[in-house]
Amino acid sequence: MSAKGNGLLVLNAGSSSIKFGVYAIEDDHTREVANGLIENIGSHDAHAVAKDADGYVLAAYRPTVPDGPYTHQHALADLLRWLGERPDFPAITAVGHRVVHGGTRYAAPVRVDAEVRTALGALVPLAPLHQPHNLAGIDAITELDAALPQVACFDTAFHCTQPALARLFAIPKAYRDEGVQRYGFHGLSYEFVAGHLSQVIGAERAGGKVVIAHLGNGASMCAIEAGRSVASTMGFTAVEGLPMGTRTGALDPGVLLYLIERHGLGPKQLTDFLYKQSGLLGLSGLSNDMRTLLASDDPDARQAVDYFCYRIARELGSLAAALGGLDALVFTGGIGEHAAAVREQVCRRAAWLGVDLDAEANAAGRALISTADSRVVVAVVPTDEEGVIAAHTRRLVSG
Ligand SMILES: Nc1ncnc2c1ncn2[C@@H]1O[C@H](COP(=O)(O)OP(=O)(O)O)[C@@H](O)[C@H]1O
Ligand SMILES: CC(=O)OP(=O)(O)O
Ligand SMILES: [Mg+2]
Repeated sequence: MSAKGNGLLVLNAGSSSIKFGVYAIEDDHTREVANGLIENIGSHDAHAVAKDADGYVLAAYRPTVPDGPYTHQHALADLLRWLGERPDFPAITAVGHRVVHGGTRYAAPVRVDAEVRTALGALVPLAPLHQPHNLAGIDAITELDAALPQVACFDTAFHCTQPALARLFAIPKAYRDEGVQRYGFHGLSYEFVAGHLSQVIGAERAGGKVVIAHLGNGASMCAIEAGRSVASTMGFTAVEGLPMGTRTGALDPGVLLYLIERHGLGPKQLTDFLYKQSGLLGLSGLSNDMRTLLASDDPDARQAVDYFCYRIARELGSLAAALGGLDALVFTGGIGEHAAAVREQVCRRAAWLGVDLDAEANAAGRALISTADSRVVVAVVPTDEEGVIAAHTRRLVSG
């Protein structure tokens, strides 16, 4: 059997996982054929699963390598081999990548060439947990087939519409001129959710003052007006703003000075402290996984969940101030889509803003979860970063 038409591969390579999607190219759109996830990369306990668009499992396995942990490089080589062996899949004619940081230069998706690759490499220090893995994906594809078109889609691009004030840090000009400013991330997710919101809450409200909370392993919130980003909780790096699975979120910079001076921490240790040892994991001493924390009756686990919700509610007030009002609050990301208890606590804390949660609709996991009388409409919209990347990639490779 020969491959079925032309298709795209989408890679969303994270710090310990790779999400992928396979899409058929059809006339003016892309159709999802399969998706999958390789988890626990970098350990001896990696596992991979691939499903078709209806959720039917096509493959599930626990890969191992004889001489060490299963790396991103191993995972991509295995994935490409597996895709090549599926006669029912379209032939991969281009690859789209999620690239977390596009710096000041890339305000839109771009075809990757040697110059672009070099420029993206220079941004690694700004997103140490993400950018190296995103670029490893690009490099692995280049090594396999240098002629295969590749497209980079940026988490930062959606936020380029923010007004100058929202992007500033109060620091000397010399540093601002070299790009030390707020960028914001999760832009592919916000682009998807903002683009689908009118189907859930109607065009008028979707075009108003909206805050979207993307609550996954990484977590941020974005204020959107008339569909465009006006402010975000994430900043220069993806460590700013909300506390996350293992990241601190907003932290008095004086804490870092204290750790340097009092404990002699160097750059590598500070990076681990900020990105890997803190957040829900650091607070609970138990786990970075919201499911585990919600199921636990340990007081530290409960406090970690409470702090997460408290900070979301505080940031909501701040973003509503940036917008000068609030018409809609939208939850997305693994926690936002599935953790009814988190949504419930956030909404309770946001009652003063005019948020009135429909507890039953929330517990049932409906798309619209505010009461009919609520001044602020509250919705849950599952995100699809891979779908956004597929659409951009098709557009760019078809000229
Ligand atoms: N049913 C659920 N209830 C509560 N939390 C959940 C549920 N499913 C997933 N999550 C949480 O979602 C988070 C992962 O979100 P996700 O968006 O998938 O992460 P990533 O940022 O890696 O893409 C984890 O904290 C996980 O515990
Ligand atoms: C930018 C970011 O935090 O991404 P993720 O949620 O994938 O960690
Ligand atoms: Mg994510």
